[in-house]
Amino acid sequence: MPEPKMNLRKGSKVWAEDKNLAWVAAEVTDFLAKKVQIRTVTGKQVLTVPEKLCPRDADEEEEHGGVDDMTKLTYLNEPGVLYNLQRRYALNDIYTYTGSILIAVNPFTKLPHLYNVHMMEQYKGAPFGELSPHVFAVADASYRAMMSEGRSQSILVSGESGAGKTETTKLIMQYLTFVGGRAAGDDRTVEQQVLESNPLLEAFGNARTVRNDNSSRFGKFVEIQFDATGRISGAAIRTYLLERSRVVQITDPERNYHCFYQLCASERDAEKYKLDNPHHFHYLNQSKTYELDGVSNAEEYIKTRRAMDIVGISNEDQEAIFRILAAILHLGNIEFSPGKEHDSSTVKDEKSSFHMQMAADLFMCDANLLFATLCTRTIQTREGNIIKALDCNAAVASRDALAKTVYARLFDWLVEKINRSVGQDPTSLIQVGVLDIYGFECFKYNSFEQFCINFANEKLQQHFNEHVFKMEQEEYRKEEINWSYIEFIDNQDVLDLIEKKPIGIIALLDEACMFPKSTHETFSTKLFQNFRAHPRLEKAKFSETDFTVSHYAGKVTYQTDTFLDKNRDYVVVEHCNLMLSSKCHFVAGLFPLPPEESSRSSYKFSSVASRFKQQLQALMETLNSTEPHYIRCVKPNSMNRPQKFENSSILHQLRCGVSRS
Ligand SMILES: Nc1ncnc2c1ncn2[C@@H]1O[C@H](COP(=O)(O)OP(=O)(O)OP(=O)(O)O)[C@@H](O)[C@H]1O
Repeated sequence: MPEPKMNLRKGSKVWAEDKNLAWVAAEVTDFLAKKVQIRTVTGKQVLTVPEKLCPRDADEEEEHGGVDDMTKLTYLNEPGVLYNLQRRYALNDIYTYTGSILIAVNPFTKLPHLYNVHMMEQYKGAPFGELSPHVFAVADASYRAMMSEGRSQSILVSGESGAGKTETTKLIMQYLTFVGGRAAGDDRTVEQQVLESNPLLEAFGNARTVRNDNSSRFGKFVEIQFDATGRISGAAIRTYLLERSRVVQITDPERNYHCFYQLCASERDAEKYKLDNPHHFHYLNQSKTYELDGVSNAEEYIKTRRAMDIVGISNEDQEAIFRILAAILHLGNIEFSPGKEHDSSTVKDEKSSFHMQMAADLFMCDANLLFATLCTRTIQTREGNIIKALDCNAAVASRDALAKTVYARLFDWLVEKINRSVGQDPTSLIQVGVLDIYGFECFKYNSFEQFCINFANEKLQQHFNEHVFKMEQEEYRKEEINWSYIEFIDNQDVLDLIEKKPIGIIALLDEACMFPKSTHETFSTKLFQNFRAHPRLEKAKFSETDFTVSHYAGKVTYQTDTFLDKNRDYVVVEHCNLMLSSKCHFVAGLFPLPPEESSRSSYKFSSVASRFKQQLQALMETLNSTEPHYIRCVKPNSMNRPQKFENSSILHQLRCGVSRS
């Protein structure tokens, strides 16, 4: 952002706005009327206005390799920050401070010398800022502050998809287990279990996306607890909003969750469960991508199994988990054709019958009951129960809903198991929490998932505003540093718009979900009626039902067509009963209580958005009771290549961590 007052003279060093590079270094050569003549480093003579220029640190003052803390720049403005990062990145100095915030630019290449034990030794106890900027320095500062102040800490890792949040989180965990670990040789120490929870959760919660080969499809908050002597005594993992739709629907070149490919490559299990080839399974072959560069599915399978051992999952449970995954794949291959009666359906052919039998056998339930579950629905009326046949589309939807529910419950079981195994220390008063949560998203098409993700980011932004801006601005004001490259934007009004009761987007959505006759059209109409003049909400230009929210990071238009469906986290009673009938304790145990049949339909509504809102509220309360530290990860280019620094996209991310496509 150009600065309002600037004394320009001939020879002044400036940054000039540039279409391609965002900003380019230049020097003032002349003045013509109210305009300024400049010469850019690329040799161009440009006539411009002073408002489009920013002051630049004089070349001789600039350190060739950049400065390790942005506050050392004479002019702390957007281009100064950008070029400082660029200069450092060229030398593989991927970390830079802005005061106490760490900026980490993804190197997209292994830098093992940065993360070895020797490095951890170096950072242990070193005063913050004394050594080169590093993720270990932030982790160490948190640990020291926790020990000296007796106060819990949190490290918030943010950034767009592929920026390096998960890798950064793992490095923090590695460091904390290093300083707080016991020097025991046992494989199953708390810290070992904490570390091994990563590959396990990645196998079941990560997938290849267009942006990242190993993209986390859930948010994660890991709390590592310590005893009074600073040793790790327990841990707890909370996860947020796993992307369920991926289990049944993927587009090329994305993949389903890693665990499915690992299982198919596992020779013995694959053979046992008749998973000869991933190409044969609908839930996998909607995309032509089965392999990942430099990754062996078979080896990853062994690693996942090992992680399960360390986390304390019994062989019997492991067998059940992979059997369930196999059942889901077979389930996805059941196709339907119209049945004899009107609007009914039946299993399409022998192949589908085979897969249905396989799925039933693997779930350890009755194949006829599975068929009835997929192709009919019981409706309760005052006069008694009516069995309604489902047409082919509805049967497919029922099949997919079952697959998604089972998978989501399996994921939740894993998280719970990890928590139980690692154990929480009820006497621990101090902990370091690490938050790795999806960054702001703005795509061509944005749906319910983006809405929830962006809501979470608004919450975190508010937290960031309250803690960092106020604190840092104070500090910079004292030192008379001009903090102009990030603006303070109060976003309480957006948060009210989204979450306020009784009238807010979530409340209106829940209301719509509870009335069977509501559609996304009636929901949108109600939304626009209630917020006709709201400065943060508008009706999208070419649609009657899409709405646009002016988020802190920019405008995002949401398509509402699937909002109601995605917000309804109903468990179909028939699905529940089927799973409860399983002879496998593990399968039945995933569905602990038969849902109360309080409603007249066989669906029981619970709101995904409201539950997410409550989870976020609890997270905010935890974060507010801790001292926060921030790491902002930056993705330097969209090709995931080392040494490529794309100015415009990086600027977007520095402004607000936005992910665009
Ligand atoms: N410090 C690092 N050193 C080397 N490579 C890294 C580092 N950080 C990230 N990477 C590379 O970038 C890839 C993407 O990083 P990561 O999965 O951590 O991104 P993310 O921000 O968690 O993305 P998502 O939101 O999609 O989960 C990694 O798989 C790894 O190849």
